[in-house]
Order: sequence, then C-alpha cells, then structure tokens
Amino acid sequence: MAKMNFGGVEENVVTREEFPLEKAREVLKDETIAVIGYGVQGPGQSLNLRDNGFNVIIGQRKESKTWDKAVADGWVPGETLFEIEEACERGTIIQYLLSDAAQITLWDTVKKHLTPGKALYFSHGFGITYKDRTGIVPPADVDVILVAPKGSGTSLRKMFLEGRGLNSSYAVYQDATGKAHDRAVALGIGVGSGYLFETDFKREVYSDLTGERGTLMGAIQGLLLAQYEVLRENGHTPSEAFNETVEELTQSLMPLFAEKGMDWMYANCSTTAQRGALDWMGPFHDATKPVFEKLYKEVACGNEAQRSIDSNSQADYREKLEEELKALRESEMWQTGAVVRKLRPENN
Ligand SMILES: NC(=O)c1ccc[n+]([C@@H]2O[C@H](COP(=O)([O-])OP(=O)(O)OC[C@H]3O[C@@H](n4cnc5c(N)ncnc54)[C@H](O)[C@@H]3O)[C@@H](O)[C@H]2O)c1
Ligand SMILES: CC(C)(O)[C@@H](O)C(=O)O
Ligand SMILES: [Mg+2]
Ligand SMILES: [Mg+2]
Repeated sequence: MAKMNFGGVEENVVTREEFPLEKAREVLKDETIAVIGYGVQGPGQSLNLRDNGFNVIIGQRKESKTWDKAVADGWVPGETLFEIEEACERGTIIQYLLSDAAQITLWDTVKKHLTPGKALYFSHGFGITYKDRTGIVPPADVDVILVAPKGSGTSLRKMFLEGRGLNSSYAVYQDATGKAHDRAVALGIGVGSGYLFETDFKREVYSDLTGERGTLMGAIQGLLLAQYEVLRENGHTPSEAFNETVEELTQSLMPLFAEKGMDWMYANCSTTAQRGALDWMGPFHDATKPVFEKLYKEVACGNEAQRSIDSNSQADYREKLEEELKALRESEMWQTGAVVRKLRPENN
C-alpha cells in the first residue's frame, strides 16, 4: 500500500503499478465472481471483470428487461447467466449489486448461500452501516468487503473502454479468511478502478449520500436552476440563460478545472471575471454551507437512508421516479438544453 500526500494529509492508496492486473488475476484465480443485479453497476463491473480475464457469472431475475440486456451483452443463460439464487450458490464471491432497497428484500435468499470462506462484496456501505434498518447482518465466517466506484457504472465501463479508470474506495468490514484485503483490492483493480483509496463502510456511505445529494447531483441542479431562473426573470432568452449557466460550464470551463485545477480555469478567464469570481465565491460558500451541514446530519442520523428505503421499496417506485425525471426533462431549462446540444457542431 502506497502512502501518498494529499494536500498535506497522508493517506493509504493502492495504485495499478503497485497492484497490477496480473497480481489481481493471481489472487482471484480460483474464485467464481457472482455479480447479482444487472442495473447500472452490474454491467459496468461485470463486463470490465470479464474483459480483464476473471471468472464472472451474473445473477438476475429472468423475464426482466435487464436479463435481456445481459443476454445482449454476451452473458449466456445456463453458462454465465443465472437466476439470482443459482448464481449465489455458484459464486465464491457474491457482488451484491441490487439496488439498496432490493438488497433488503433479497437478503434471506443471499444469506442462505453465504457458506464459510465465501466473500460478500458491496459497492456501498448502506446495507451494513444501517443494519438496524436493513436487517443485513452477514454470518461471521465470510469476508465482507467493499469497492465503491466513485461515479456511475456507465462511466466505469466507458472510461475502461477508453483506457482510463474511475477511482474507487475500498474497505474491509469483516476478515474471516485472512484474504479479505487482497480479495477487495484485487476486485477493485479488476473492475477497472483508476486508483483505490481506503475507507470504512460508514465513511463510504456518509460521504456518498452527502456527495450525491450535494454538489454531484442535488446541489448542482438547485444552483443551476436558481441562476437560470434569475436570468429568465430579468428578460434574458432561454439560449442566453442556458449558455451562461450550463453549456459554458460543461463544455468550456469544467474541462479546464478538471485538467489543471480551479486556479488554472480562473487564470484562463478575463481579469474582470477573475475579480468577480474571487469576490462572489465567499457569499456562495456562506449561503450553502448551512445546507450541507444540515444534509450531513440527516445522513448521519439515518433519516436519508430511511427515506430512500421507504420510497424505493414501494411496488411503483420506478414509475414514480420516472414521473419526476420526466418533469425535469420537460422543464424549460432542460428542453433548452436538448436544443443547445443538437446545435453543437459535432452533433450535426
Ligand atoms: N448506479 C451507480 O452507478 C452506483 C455507483 C456506485 C455505487 N452504487 C451502488 O451499487 C449498488 C447497485 O446500484 P445500481 O444503481 O447498479 O442498482 P439498480 O437500481 O440499477 O438496480 C440493480 C438491479 O436490481 C434489480 N432489482 C431491483 N429490485 C429488485 C427486486 N425486488 N428483486 C430482484 N432484483 C431487483 C434490478 O433488476 C437491477 O438489475 C447499490 O448499492 C448502489 O448504491 C451504484
Ligand atoms: C453515481 C453516484 C452518484 O456516485 C452513486 O453514488 C450512486 O448512488 O449512483
Ligand atoms: Mg450513491
Ligand atoms: Mg457515489
């Protein structure tokens, strides 16, 4: 494990140089990796593992759209694609990649097949950390490990195919075999992670729930919409408001700070812009910090987990979510976005 200095703080990380794919293959050479669930992470992780030469099978409900998707992706019924229970029986490592709510429903089925020496793998600290709410308590004689890609399974696969790698965190909750650490890290490398950083189940789920409700998804939409609305209310056209709020951010400025940091992006804008941004970053920080503090408390006390369990375990949760996503898609801002994207020269 390499110790690296991140802005003055030392952390343990695992790089691909230190733990190459050949080593990961050696660690997992006798394992059957059963990926349970073929939603978003399931395809990303299983296809990367398969392409990297590991022994992978899929467990998925038959007669579902995602079963058909698995077949289309080259998984063969009866050979590498099974009903969930059969895959759990065959796997020596069970990658539990059902939705967090479905993990609660299917727990008794999975638990039955957790015989001594197997490993139970999660990509989220949710089920274990909130065990009082989920009932997920693994037997003591199996390894319980985590690799959590820090991004969508869709990006995990796309970046792998581009020769890049999405970073993941990893953790060991229970080491029954003495091999839990190596199993976790080998799987992290196998699924195509860029580098791996160490965490525990609780810190993973607290940071993950905060991040997705915060800057990654919830806060970004709230912030963008607030500015778009102010521009529109003051007589600016949809084109102007959208370009000044979203298109310039994603197409021009975000790639600059992704490449070389915020100061580099600032340095490549006018002195007028730099002066204003440096002055206004403080008020935006001060206005939003209390919201982030409230969010973290709601995550840490379990309220956010309970809200998602309650809503996502309802029979019609997919339809309800789709209605909310439709409202977002059909809002003026994102309808404008659809036209703006079409007008990008590369899309013509
Ligand atoms: N979506 C992501 O990119 C992402 C990123 C990092 C971590 N994670 C974590 O990975 C895990 C999997 O997330 P996901 O977004 O891929 O899941 P998902 O919501 O896409 O669902 C995965 C699978 O669960 C199955 N499923 C749902 N309800 C079921 C039920 N009642 N019975 C049987 N199967 C059922 C679906 O058919 C699907 O194949 C979660 O713990 C999540 O927090 C997800
Ligand atoms: C992709 C995200 C937001 O990072 C993940 O945490 C999820 O829950 O889908
Ligand atoms: Mg998440
Ligand atoms: Mg996440």
